Amino acid sequence: MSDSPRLTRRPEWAELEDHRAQWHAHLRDLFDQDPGRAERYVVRVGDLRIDYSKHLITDETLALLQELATATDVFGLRDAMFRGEKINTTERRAVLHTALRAPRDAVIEVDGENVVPKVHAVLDKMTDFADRVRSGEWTGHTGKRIKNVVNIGIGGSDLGPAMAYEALRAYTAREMTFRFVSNVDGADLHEAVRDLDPAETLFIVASKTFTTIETITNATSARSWLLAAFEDDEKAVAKHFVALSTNAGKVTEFGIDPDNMFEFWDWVGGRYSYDSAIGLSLMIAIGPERFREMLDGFRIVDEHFRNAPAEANAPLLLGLLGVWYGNFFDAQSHAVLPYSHYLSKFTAYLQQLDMESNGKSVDRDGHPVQWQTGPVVWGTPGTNGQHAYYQLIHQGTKLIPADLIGFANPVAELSDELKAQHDLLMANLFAQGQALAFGKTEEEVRAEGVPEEQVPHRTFKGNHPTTTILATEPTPSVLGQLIALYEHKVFVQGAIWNIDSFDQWGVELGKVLAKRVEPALTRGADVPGLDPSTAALVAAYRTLKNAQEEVN
Ligand SMILES: O=P(O)(O)OC[C@H]1O[C@H](O)[C@H](O)[C@@H](O)[C@@H]1O
Repeated sequence: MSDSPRLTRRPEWAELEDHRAQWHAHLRDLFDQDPGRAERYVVRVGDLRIDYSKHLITDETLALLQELATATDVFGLRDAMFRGEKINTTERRAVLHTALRAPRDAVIEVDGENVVPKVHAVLDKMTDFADRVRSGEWTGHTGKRIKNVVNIGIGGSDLGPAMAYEALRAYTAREMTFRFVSNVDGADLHEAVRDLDPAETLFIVASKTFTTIETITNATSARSWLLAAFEDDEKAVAKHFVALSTNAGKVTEFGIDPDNMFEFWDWVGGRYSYDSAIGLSLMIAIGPERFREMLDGFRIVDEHFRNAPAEANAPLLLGLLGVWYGNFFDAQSHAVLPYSHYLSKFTAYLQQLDMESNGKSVDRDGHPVQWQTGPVVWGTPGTNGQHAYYQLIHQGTKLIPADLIGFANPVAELSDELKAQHDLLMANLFAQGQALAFGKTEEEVRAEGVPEEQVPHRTFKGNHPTTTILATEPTPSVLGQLIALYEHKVFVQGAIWNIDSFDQWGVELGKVLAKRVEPALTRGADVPGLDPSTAALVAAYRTLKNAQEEVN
């Protein structure tokens, strides 16, 4: 790849720049001239109906973007990924989260070994364990049934299961309690366990590396909490702790029986891992059958990404639209706004998926990029956002492309009265897409008799692009489809920007510095070479802390 032309020197890039320079169409004009785009700019995959008609695009824009995708060989890299090639070049690893949902009879090789049997062996082991916990056959140290599951993990070992647990709450074992502890702030674990009976509690320690300081610290404290209830009888650990990791050595060192370890592999990135063993808490919550339905959902989109032609390939289209705004309109951020309470953690999950993958400023060969890479991804459930930050999206000075995600049906268990609220929820989604795209002109505002001095304030310029993703219901399969859609969208963008979307060196420096600074906080140790600003902060912290200790 090193001799391929730099992205911004490609003729396809120049053509897009020209196209952008000539762009002045408003979405109002685009729909006036071509109402058919409402149906034409829709792609269906699995249960998802993805409407991208409210984008600042024409057929010509799409054709030019497709040419850029062809020139940068997005599909070539896609095929290399699915084949198990080591496309994570800086870590020299294959990128095979797609193997986690491959059917039993598939053959996917890494270094000459078919990994699919290993994937299914772990899935079977998870199934067996989840069934035993759910049925009460697996008991705690004193023979009590497990009623509480606490997942301890951070980043990819937390966000995925926590997000999916919320998303699929209607499918979860309601008689059990599930909690997710990630923050090294002791308050997180404290609040998670304070009302739990240790004899009924299972800790799942989730860490790909099993070296992440937050997770190991919390797991150690959880172990003490447990042992305090059992007079330090170490035998209790085997019944109350399991591990999800790629690092058997560290798991054993921690004191967890390797039989209680559920494995995954270095070709699964942390932020791509919740459909691996990292999903054990989720599997216990929703049951193995539902978990496999979720994997089927992922697979539907994997197959689509692999086989659909470019012009109808949903992850490709969404990826290209992001490139269009980020690189040609200087959009800095991308909002993901689900109209579903169940998707309350969806955007937080996508933040890691997207920003840890594509927040890079050197290309695959280590050269500084001369183009914008991944956007700031943000958002919360839409209706709540409407009463908070939508003001800025509607009338602020920034271009913020947004995804609006909604479902045709509420989940079955809602009462009839609560189900009836669903139309109101969805009316808000459609209204926002409409208002963002078409706005309200000065003439329209004046026609309402608004005093002249208020007209500018009450005008909406519109022309804000949105994608509307509709599905039937937030089922396990639909969740899998949505996540795979975003995974592959992120992939497409990384391929075009020629960056390694699968490493995360940017998180390392802070970890190293925290380790160096900690002794200064705990015992006033000297940190050689500390910069003056941080040294002053450390001194201030110690003064405040000591003053408080004296009061106590
Ligand atoms: O699963 P672990 O090895 O504990 O890692 C947890 C997280 O921490 C790291 O710092 C990485 O930035 C994340 O990609 C990862 O998901």
